[in-house]
Amino acid sequence: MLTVEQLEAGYGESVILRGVTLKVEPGQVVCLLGRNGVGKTTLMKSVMGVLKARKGTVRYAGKDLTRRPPGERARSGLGYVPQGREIFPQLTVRDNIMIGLEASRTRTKTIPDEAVAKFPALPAMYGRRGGDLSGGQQQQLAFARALVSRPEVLLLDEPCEGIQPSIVDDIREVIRSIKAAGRTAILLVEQNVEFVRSVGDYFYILEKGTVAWEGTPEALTDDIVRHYLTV
Ligand SMILES: Nc1ncnc2c1ncn2[C@@H]1O[C@H](COP(=O)(O)OP(=O)(O)OP(=O)(O)O)[C@@H](O)[C@H]1O
Repeated sequence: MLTVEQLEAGYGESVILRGVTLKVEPGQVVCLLGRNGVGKTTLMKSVMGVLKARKGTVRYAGKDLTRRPPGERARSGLGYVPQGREIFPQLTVRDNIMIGLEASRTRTKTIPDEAVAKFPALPAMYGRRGGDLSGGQQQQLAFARALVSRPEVLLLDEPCEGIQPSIVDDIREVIRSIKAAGRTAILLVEQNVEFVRSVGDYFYILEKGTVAWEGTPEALTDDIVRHYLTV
């Protein structure tokens, strides 16, 4: 289980997270919602260790990761698809995926078929530069790069942002198939409420640097959405 307790984080003088507590149980899809700029990406970065926590803890499988570097968190079982995908544009698709493999616990030097099985179009593009792919193809690549390490918790930061509707449906199916396989939990940041309702098991809403609401899909009513998420 991934647990975040009383997490505080920010940039320079500005404090963004002021004591966030949440958890992700094995196999669950947990969604993190909130208006623009509340700190959802900041939370993902702090969980992954890209941004240092100022206070509080990040624990996974009984291990305190709060002061551990991102590579160690990846080897402990956390995978990350960052906002904007962060594909290396000059590297080939194959080399982008290899970066995920090198950061992982696995020792193999070849891309396992199962990691790209969900993205059958990718292997034909292995020789192309990451920067030449479309947004949707880059998102598939970012998923594959995270999945090669066989993560137990996958952090997905706005995977549908800037993606055309037909590809959004593909991403939904990928999330559902990861969930159905039962081996990987997901912490999902996404603005699209309809999308998160269709995949989520549990929801947290951030406001003013803290968790303002949490609950099940049934409890996430239209009134709650209006109250916390409508701009
Ligand atoms: N590198 C940075 N340096 C300084 N301030 C930052 C930095 N990154 C983000 N911020 C600020 O921190 C706040 C939280 O940003 P964050 O990206 O975590 O929000 P978010 O909830 O993910 O928003 P969005 O939905 O727009 O992606 C914002 O006010 C943002 O301007």
